[in-house]
Amino acid sequence: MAADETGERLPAATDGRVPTGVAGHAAARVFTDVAGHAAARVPTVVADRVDIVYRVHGAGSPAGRGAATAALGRILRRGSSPAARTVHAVRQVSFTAHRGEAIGLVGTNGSGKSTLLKAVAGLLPVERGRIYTDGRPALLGVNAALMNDLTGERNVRLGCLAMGMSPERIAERYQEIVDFSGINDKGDFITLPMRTYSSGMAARLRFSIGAAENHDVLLIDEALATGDRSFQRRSEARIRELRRHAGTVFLVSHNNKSIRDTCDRVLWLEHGELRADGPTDDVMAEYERFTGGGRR
Ligand SMILES: Nc1ncnc2c1ncn2[C@@H]1O[C@H](COP(=O)(O)OP(=O)(O)OP(=O)(O)O)[C@@H](O)[C@H]1O
Repeated sequence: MAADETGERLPAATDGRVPTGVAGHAAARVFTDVAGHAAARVPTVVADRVDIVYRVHGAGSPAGRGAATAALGRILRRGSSPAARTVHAVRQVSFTAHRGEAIGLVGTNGSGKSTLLKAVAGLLPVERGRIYTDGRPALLGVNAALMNDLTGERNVRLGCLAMGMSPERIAERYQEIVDFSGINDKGDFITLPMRTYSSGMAARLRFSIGAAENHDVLLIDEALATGDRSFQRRSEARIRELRRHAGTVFLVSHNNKSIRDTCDRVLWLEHGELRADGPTDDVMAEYERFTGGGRR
């Protein structure tokens, strides 16, 4: 049983049941046909009463000061001014994800979706509660770290190495990744530094690198919102394929249609709290009533 800073692996000899009492702590509305079958399936991610709190240092500097002045002020005050503002981004969130599920995360701006995804990926510590994962989670975000001064090609190779692919496997898959990204559709851009890419091109490359291999738990943050319609179609097809290979997919998106087309279950977060957890149609209908918008 391996553990890291933020999460733990599920015990290897899992019998398909979630830890006792996890579901019972969910404050959210849990729709019965998801919860009712939970015991029969293999859990891949269990969040147990998770709280995530950001600490913002240097907040509250007098208005009108420039960034450099504010930074200097922070250095001079270091040690004498411990004040840090806190942002309680995720509150008492519990859920269990299973192998083969594609789960959408919806919620209005600032509701805690990206924060929760980063914590599941092991990139953010939890304040309270626990996140257990079975398998290695991979976060495909528009903010995933690629190096702006390196070419697209170097980033593909480094990104694949970082995901644990061997140099031979990378050589095999390289062209496929570049073709999937569509980066070279309008010229030889893959040999140019990433800083010359539009934000859509960069996001497409990030998605293509992350989606190159099957993952046990794949976390996608808004990747489908970027790129043109044909790239979105390719990514949706790839997500369906990744799902077939027994992984669990989490998708954060404001595009309700992408959520409906890709996910069979939706978690709805609001003010950091889980408002609902259930089949896509049921939760999306409630969410759309809440946001006042119809289907998109
Ligand atoms: N690095 C950070 N430091 C401090 N607060 C943060 C940080 N990142 C996010 N927050 C705060 O945490 C809360 C949740 O933000 P988060 O980005 O998770 O929301 P979201 O649901 O993904 O939003 P959006 O739909 O706008 O992308 C917000 O109040 C946000 O201001």
